Formats: sequence, structure tokens, C-alpha cells
Amino acid sequence: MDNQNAIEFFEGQNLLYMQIFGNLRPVCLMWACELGIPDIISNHGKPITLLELVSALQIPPSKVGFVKRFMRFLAHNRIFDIHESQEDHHELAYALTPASKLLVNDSIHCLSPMLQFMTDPCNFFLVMASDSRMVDLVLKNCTSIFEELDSIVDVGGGTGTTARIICETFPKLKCVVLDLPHVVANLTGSNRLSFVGSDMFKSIPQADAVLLKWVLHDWNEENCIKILKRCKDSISSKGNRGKIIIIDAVINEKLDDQDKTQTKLCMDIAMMIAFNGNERTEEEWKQLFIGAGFQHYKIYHTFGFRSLIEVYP
Ligand SMILES: C[S@@+](CC[C@H](N)C(=O)[O-])C[C@H]1O[C@@H](n2cnc3c(N)ncnc32)[C@H](O)[C@@H]1O
Ligand SMILES: O=c1cc(-c2ccc(O)cc2)oc2c(O)c(O)ccc12
Repeated sequence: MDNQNAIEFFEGQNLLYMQIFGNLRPVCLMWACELGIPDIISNHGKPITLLELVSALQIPPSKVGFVKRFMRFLAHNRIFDIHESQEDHHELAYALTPASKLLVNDSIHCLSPMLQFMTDPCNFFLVMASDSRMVDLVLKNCTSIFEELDSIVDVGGGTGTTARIICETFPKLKCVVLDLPHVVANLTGSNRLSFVGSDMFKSIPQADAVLLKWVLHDWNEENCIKILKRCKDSISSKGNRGKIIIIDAVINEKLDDQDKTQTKLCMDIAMMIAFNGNERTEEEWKQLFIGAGFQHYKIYHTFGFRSLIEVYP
């Protein structure tokens, strides 16, 4: 084997080992949450030294080396930051990163239900609600998309977390949440928020706009076109001024960084396994819109791994 081949061989070997051991990442993340490490660091109010962490975890001091290695792994994966403490003789101290701030239990945007769901997929609606609380961040950046509307139907809107945030943010907007009857049974609305138990393939109430957040990626092309046609009927009384607002991923391997593409492609595999659904490229979205009889669309790549797409008749 010449030198170049040897370099390629060892790079290939490393990549393969990295993939093979990759399943340890979610496992370690879950252990960190089960041990309450994000909460401990958050409650500490400043970076926590290794000894302080071991003491808070009530782990025998003899195990300090294990905690150190565990935290090194998580820090390498950008779940925690490692600082050199200025006060404590340059001891190592751990801080939260943007990722672990989302695992602190009393934070409004806490995503730990999503993590638990991956090992125990029973509480689907709790998971969806935890994701939907992020919508407040989207709405702050996209007020122009909603502020001219008088009414909106959140199709497949689950237990109404997104709709409640929309109602709070836009005080003149009336919002209907449409989901399957068993999902919305026993849910109470308010004067501007109501729940309809129905099948989105059959009929959707009339409104100025229809919201589809994390719905279409659950379905194959044929079913998406059926749903979009029902949505088009729902906004028909608004002529060309009605619109569909889709919140979902748009795969763009050329423009996105490696992390973002990784998330979208993982989600694509999850959708393929769980629902025969898929994440889509812009061209694939465009074909759906044309297939359902829409003329125009505009994509806002403004928040995280998902985009907001406005679709017009
Ligand atoms: C992945 S969840 C998304 C929930 C919510 N939009 C969100 O982002 O949190 C998909 C939703 O579609 C609903 N759904 C599935 N089939 C439906 C149907 N035929 N009619 C109405 N809703 C449906 C599910 O009950 C579920 O609430
Ligand atoms: O993050 C998810 C995960 C699922 C999922 C994974 C495994 C299963 O056995 C069932 C479901 O489903 C999701 C989904 O439908 C969605 O719209 C968004 C996120 C997820």
C-alpha cells in the first residue's frame, strides 16, 4: 500500500469507527439528563468545577475520573463547554452550551421530552408540544406573515400549543385547531381559539390561511397533494390572497452546513421508517405545490433546521 492509499485507508477506518460508535451520543445525552446535569449546572449559576459536580451528583469521589471522561465526551460533542476556572487553581469547570440550555427542565423551550421520546416513543403529543413552544421565536421574526390575517386553521395542530402562541401574539386573529377527534376531545378553547375534530383528508374549515407545521413530512407525495388540495379549498373564499403556511425542513445539501444537513437527513430516515413520509428538497416541494394546483411559493430559511414556506393559489 502506498502512502496515499494508507492515508485514505486510515481516514476511511476512522470515519467508519465514528459511525459505529455514533449510537453512544444519544445514550450519553440521555444519561446526562437522567443524572440532572443540565439542571445542576443551571442552578449553580456559574461554571461548575468537576469536584462540585461530583458532589452535586452524590457520586463517590473515587468515581471522579469517570465523570471527567463522561463530561469530556459531551463537551467534545458541544453539549457542555469546558472552562479553566480562574478561582479554583485552574480547575476544569463545566458550563451550558446553546444545546444543553434546551435540556434545562424549567426553561420554556425545554426539549428533553424529545430526547425521552427517542427511547420511549409513547408520549407523542407532549413531544410535539415541547417543539411547538419554539414557535414564539419564529413569530417574532415573521410578524408580516401573520399580521394581515383574520383567521387561520392549524391543520394537524395537535393539542393547540402553536395555536395558543399565535393567538397570544396576534390579538385580532381567530384560530381553529383541526386534528383527529380523539386528539382534540376534551380540549377547551377560548373566544378566539377553537378545536375541530375532523379528518384533514375530508374537509378543512374556511379561513384566510392554513398552517401545516410538521405535518406534510409525515406523508408521501400522493397524500400530501390530497391534503394540499383540501387546504386550497379552505382558503378559496379569499381568492388569490389566501395562503398556506408550511413549517417543515427543506433539504439543501449545497447551502446548509454539515450539522444542519445531518439533522434533516436523520429526520428523513425517521419519517421513512415511522410513516413512509419524507423530508424534501425545494424541487420536491415545488412539485407538490404544482401537483395541488398552487402557483407561487416563497421560502424563509430563517429558523434552525426548518423553513417557513408561504404557498399561494
Ligand atoms: C407530527 S404531528 C404535528 C403536530 C403539530 N402540528 C406540531 O407541530 O406540534 C402531526 C399531527 O397530525 C395529526 N393528524 C394525523 N392524521 C390526521 C388527519 N387525517 N386529520 C387531521 N389530523 C391528523 C396528528 O394527530 C398529529 O397531531
Ligand atoms: O422526532 C420525531 C420522531 C417521530 C417518531 C419516531 C419514531 C416513531 O416510532 C414514531 C415517530 O415522529 C416525528 C414526527 O412525526 C414529526 O412530525 C416530527 C418529529 C418526529
